[in-house]
Amino acid sequence: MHQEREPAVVVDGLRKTYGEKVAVDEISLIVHEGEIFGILGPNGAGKSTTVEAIAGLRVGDRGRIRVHGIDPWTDRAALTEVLGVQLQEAKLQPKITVQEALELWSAFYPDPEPWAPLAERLGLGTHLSQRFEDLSGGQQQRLSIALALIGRPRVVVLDELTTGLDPRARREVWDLVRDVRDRGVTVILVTHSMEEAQTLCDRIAIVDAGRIRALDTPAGLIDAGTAATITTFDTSAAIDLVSLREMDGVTAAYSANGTVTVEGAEGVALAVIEALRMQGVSPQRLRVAAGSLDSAYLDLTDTPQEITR
Ligand SMILES: Nc1ncnc2c1ncn2[C@@H]1O[C@H](COP(=O)(O)OP(=O)(O)OP(=O)(O)O)[C@@H](O)[C@H]1O
Repeated sequence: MHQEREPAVVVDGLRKTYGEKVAVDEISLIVHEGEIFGILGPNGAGKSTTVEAIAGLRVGDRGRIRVHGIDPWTDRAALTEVLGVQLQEAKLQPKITVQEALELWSAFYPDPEPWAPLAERLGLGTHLSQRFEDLSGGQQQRLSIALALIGRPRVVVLDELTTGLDPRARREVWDLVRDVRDRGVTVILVTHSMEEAQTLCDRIAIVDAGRIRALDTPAGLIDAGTAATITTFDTSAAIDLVSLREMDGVTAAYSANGTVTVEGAEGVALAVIEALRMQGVSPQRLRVAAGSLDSAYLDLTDTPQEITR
């Protein structure tokens, strides 16, 4: 459905080096209007450099970017009218109050969103006179989202917005991101968290060492991974794991504390059940589940994991 809409963001052949270091190496992607587009990858993959180039904060060595037709490297003034940005660890002055920050940001835009209802909607209405340094992590993130939205952007960039939040605050922020999208704003979300990407994003680019390793819907990435289906069962019988591992489509079979797990392609579960029958084993507590992004991610990125689940 997204394909029919105007692209919100086009990145074509972006390359960015810092001295000898190639941070981004020929990244191309299209973000469709109205989607939540995730950029997922390990530390140092080039995620922030990519979104900072989209936000006009860095200029690529090569390539071309357009945000609703605007070149962010040459037309920052026009860009600020369509793009809002909440960047990683964006820290405000510790003593500034919520209201002061909202008023200050409003002054940057010709037609800002009225800040009071925005603050209310983001759960900041009762914290207006609180200083930034006295807000909880979740409240600070809400404020940074409010500041990114105040100029009525068509596209918003959110970089690691739930890092360090407790599970409840994380889920609240996820709901906010969905609300933002439901209001018609295109969201580009940078994250380390596979759970976050899987839960929120319509499509995800998995980036590693400056390149896109895969770009698809969460379901598409999972199906392409080595563990699209995970079959588990309990048994006290001896299981021939080697013959399970040799079956077509099976990528892993292992056993721990009486529970056997078989990972593999879509459709492998039925063949596993049949193989068990041939072995004379009747599985107890048989469960068949769709895989998660984990295996797709691990298949596609070489970098040691520094990800959160
Ligand atoms: N200003 C800079 N000067 C030199 N090297 C830089 C600079 N900014 C980033 N890099 C390097 O470029 C690479 C990509 O960095 P970037 O911040 O884009 O990665 P990232 O995927 O956002 O990582 P993280 O998840 O850790 O934020 C890293 O190796 C980083 O060390």
